[in-house]
Amino acid sequence: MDRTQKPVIDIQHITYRYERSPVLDDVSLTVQPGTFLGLVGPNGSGKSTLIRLMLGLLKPQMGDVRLFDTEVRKFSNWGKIGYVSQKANRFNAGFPATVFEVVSMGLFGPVGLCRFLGKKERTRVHEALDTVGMKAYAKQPIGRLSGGQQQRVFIARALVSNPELLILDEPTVGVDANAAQRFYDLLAALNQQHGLTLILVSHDVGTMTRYVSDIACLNQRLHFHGSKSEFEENPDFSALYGHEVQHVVHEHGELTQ
Ligand SMILES: Nc1ncnc2c1ncn2[C@@H]1O[C@H](COP(=O)(O)OP(=O)(O)OP(=O)(O)O)[C@@H](O)[C@H]1O
Repeated sequence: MDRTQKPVIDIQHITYRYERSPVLDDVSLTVQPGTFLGLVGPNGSGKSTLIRLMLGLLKPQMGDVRLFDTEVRKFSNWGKIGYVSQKANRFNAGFPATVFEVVSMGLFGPVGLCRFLGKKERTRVHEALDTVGMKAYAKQPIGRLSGGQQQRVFIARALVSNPELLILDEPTVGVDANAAQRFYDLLAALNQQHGLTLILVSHDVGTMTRYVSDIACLNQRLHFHGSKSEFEENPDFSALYGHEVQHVVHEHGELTQ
């Protein structure tokens, strides 16, 4: 990791409240290029809120967010950032789109019908599917795929614009343990072979710590941020965030996108 480069994300002293009490209190976090950051914390600790602030979807009451050295409200180069939300792994069986069409939406948004794609764009969609090992499924209806396969397609959709940063919010919810492990292998390869900066929100701390380079522990405040080895050497944080958190069960609803 080149620490002399500008951070991909630079968050300084953020406070955010939806209602009266702050959900995030004086949180600062910088993410350097090439990092694979695991963001952990118990239910309701503010992880998704922090991600929404990073993406400019929420505006902090206090503090600053910079993306690629630009203030988030002035940032426009969204193709540099891929985002897979926690509810992105549920298309029902009748959803009327093929895998190819879903991935092509990553180039042009939901109106990007494939008949408008040029040869170059079509090649990019196939390359993105190839990267996640789903090229053979291009013509399949998305709703017929398993949760783990759908999750790979969402990664392909996020990768098709060639992002430099990929943010994943609980990507393995509803995916079985084997598929989750293959999924983490894929993320590690994207990080190591393609130099992609990754931020992964997960409750599965035990599995996640095998793959990430850095860990951030959030619970309204940022209680820890450092390398994986620093985390593991710190009995307080690894006990608190490494064990109690990983068994929390989620009850997220069906995808409505
Ligand atoms: N739109 C909203 N309006 C009001 N309160 C909200 C809203 N979204 C989240 N909250 C509250 O903010 C707190 C943090 O929520 P957030 O979703 O950021 O936590 P999280 O760490 O991602 O949780 P989980 O692990 O359960 O997904 C929670 O107490 C939640 O109830």
